[in-house]
Amino acid sequence: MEIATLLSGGVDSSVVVHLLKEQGYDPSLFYIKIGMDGDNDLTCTAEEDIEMATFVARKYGCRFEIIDLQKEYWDNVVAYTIDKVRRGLTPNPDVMCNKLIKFGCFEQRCGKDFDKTATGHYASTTEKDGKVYLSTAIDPVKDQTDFLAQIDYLQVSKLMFPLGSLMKSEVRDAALRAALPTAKRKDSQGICFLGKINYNDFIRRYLGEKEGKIVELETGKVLGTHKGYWFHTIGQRKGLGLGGGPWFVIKKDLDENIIYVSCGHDVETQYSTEFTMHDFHFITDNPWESVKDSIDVTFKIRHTPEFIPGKLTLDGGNYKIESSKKLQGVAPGQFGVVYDKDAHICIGSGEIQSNAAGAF
Ligand SMILES: Nc1ncnc2c1ncn2[C@@H]1O[C@H](COP(=O)(O)OP(=O)(O)OP(=O)(O)O)[C@@H](O)[C@H]1O
Repeated sequence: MEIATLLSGGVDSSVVVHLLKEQGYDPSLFYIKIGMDGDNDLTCTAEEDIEMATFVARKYGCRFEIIDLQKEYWDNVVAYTIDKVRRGLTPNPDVMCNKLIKFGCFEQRCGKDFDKTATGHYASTTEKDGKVYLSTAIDPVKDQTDFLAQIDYLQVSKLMFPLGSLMKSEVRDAALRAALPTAKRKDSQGICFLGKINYNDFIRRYLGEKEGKIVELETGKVLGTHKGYWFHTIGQRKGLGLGGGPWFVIKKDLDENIIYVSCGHDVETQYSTEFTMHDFHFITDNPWESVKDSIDVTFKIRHTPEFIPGKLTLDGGNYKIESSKKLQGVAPGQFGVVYDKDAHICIGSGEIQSNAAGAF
């Protein structure tokens, strides 16, 4: 079997190469360049990443190639990100990077020549009735299925996730035992490079600044100013520059460029118990087709280790989730990622609508 392996220069994908070699495969390794040429902060990390990846390729005697997908990344992921932010929504570039770049453009350029593509994502696949399903990793803290929840059936059926059955500590131990120089490298924060640069600087470059008011939701009192609603996200606590908090962003008025905030840790306005998702994307198939009532599921609205139990219903053509617990900061634009009730199979995801309680 011919395997392409996505190698980032981090510990996880290096261990993937080690495991595949141990199993007798001879993977071809690919580093994807998605950073911005000429940006020092980025090129530094990229250089070190490429150095590490080159070392791993030499150590295991694998074919290694650097694939430049910078333009594709900017045309797809950056364009999507700016568009969402401009519309007052909270984008998820990591989700789009997986769907469109790592498993989209890469597949068209190189992956197509291989039987499988292996990555160091913490996820797994399950075969049931002849079909392949995306499923969760055994390490709940590291599970990355939420970042993969927009991939399609062709993608999931071609992917291999050799780390899905390992805890992160076991992966690090394996790297140490194999004397990989990547063993002690820090985990990356996000999958794609937007996580590595100052996000506000990036947004400012495209959308500029426009001063607006910060208003206390309950009293209507003007508490201060901000530099544009696009720098703020529902549920956000840090970076408001107000004293006497904690203050949380509760809603935004895009037309008037006003940010509404509430004070205190447990204020009712910070919470919702339900939300709807539009354009729900099923990874493998729709298991709810014949179900008329509500369905027990688990879900995530951001990248946290917890799978929250809830009930899913069809609401005017869109799926609605009623959560078993109060949800803080339900941010429109983010993906609601839905799993079966055992948090094993990742069924798919939909963008959280802006009419969720308290959203706009
Ligand atoms: N620039 C890149 N080029 C090729 N593959 C990449 C790149 N960035 C990430 N990947 C692939 O996607 C997987 C998940 O990426 P993520 O950024 O979450 O890294 P991670 O969990 O810290 O893994 P690693 O330790 O391998 O960097 C990686 O393990 C790797 O297979």
